Amino acid sequence: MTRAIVLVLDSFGIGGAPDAVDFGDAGADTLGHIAAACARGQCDSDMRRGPLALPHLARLGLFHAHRESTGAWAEGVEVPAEVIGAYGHAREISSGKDTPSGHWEIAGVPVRFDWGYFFDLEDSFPPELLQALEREADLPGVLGNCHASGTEIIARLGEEHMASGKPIVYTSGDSVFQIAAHEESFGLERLYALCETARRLLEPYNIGRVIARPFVGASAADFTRTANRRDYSVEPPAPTVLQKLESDGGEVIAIGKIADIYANCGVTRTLKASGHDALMDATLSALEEAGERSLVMTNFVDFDTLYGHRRDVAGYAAALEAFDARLPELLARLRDDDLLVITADHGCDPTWHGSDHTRERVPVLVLGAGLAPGSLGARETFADIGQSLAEHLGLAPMADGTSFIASPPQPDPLAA
Ligand SMILES: O=P(O)(O)O[C@H]1O[C@H](CO)[C@@H](O)[C@H]1O
Ligand SMILES: [Mn+2]
Ligand SMILES: [Mn+2]
Repeated sequence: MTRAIVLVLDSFGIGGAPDAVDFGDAGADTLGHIAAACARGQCDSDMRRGPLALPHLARLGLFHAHRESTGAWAEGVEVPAEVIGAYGHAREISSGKDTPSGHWEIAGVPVRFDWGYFFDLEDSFPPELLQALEREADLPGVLGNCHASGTEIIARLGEEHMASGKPIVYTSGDSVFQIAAHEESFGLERLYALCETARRLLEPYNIGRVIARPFVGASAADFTRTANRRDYSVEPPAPTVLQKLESDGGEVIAIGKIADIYANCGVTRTLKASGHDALMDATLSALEEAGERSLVMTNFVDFDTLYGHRRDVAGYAAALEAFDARLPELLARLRDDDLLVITADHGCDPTWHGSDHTRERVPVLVLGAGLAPGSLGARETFADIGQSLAEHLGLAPMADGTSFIASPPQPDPLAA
């Protein structure tokens, strides 16, 4: 009986989703396209140079998993002589390619219903919804009311927001209602209260998340979003492995955005941290303290928020390399009976059009629990992770997913 550590690299897809075409994402490949851009010298800067270098993830089988997912090695990468982990690639069966769907499926609960979406690119929200929000929150009106990238819209409308007191409301290809407001001129607590009002008013619309997007700065040239973002998610549709562990007396340590994503369901302790280094530090210190039958789960959000949605390929590459460089610290702290899973919740290919997520397979890199190195093959749902966690943590089986602990790794099917 022991511990599990799950690191979710937010948006780190590895291509190859069989249903990508249904999402307009056929050919999207977050890892593959970042590697290709690096190999061609397009990501050279003061931050980094040359081909994508992820030696520690590679030893866990990342590039092998990507090759099994797409049929080709990522361009320019160094394939390790030896793989020490069990690796696979998983497709998503949830209807959406958003963060809560991906995460809940990882935790054993796919989202089979359709979320509500605001499809219209302009005048996106129903007038009666906005009128109710303005009335209940005593607002002079709202700005935005469209699909947008969050950084672009505060640059465009932030000054008008400060002058008028009207918050900026916007959405995306995800099931979200986002509210951007200045931390000082509008007020952070007031923004949170507004989001709670919106959460209540959105009940009939089946929207996954309301997101508070506070920012600071004096003018369009220097508006910056802060770490005080807060997500108001609905609850998972069935008990996830986090909740099963909590009910069974185990410990669930949620780091970064995890508690928000799971609407606090099943979380016994929350560690907030901002930035990947701080998230890794928090993960390492959680490992020092985590007792028997505990799950430590961390979401590395900057891959998605700072680089994927911003279509910043070089930034994504540098962030991957920085993450990789810290992995040995984590590996050194693992006990023999710990189970480590490194995965992702969806793709967000920084070379893709628009600014939305991309439907992709995700890597499933596993170390521990007596698993021999080798391929775990094509996993038919992210829920295989939740099922494996349940088995490892001594819980009753989940309704979905096949444990990879029960089916040991196979030789790489693509090996010569
Ligand atoms: O462009 P920003 O505000 O970062 O928003 C992105 O973040 C949201 C939640 O992950 C997504 O729906 C996408 O719209
Ligand atoms: Mn995500
Ligand atoms: Mn996102």
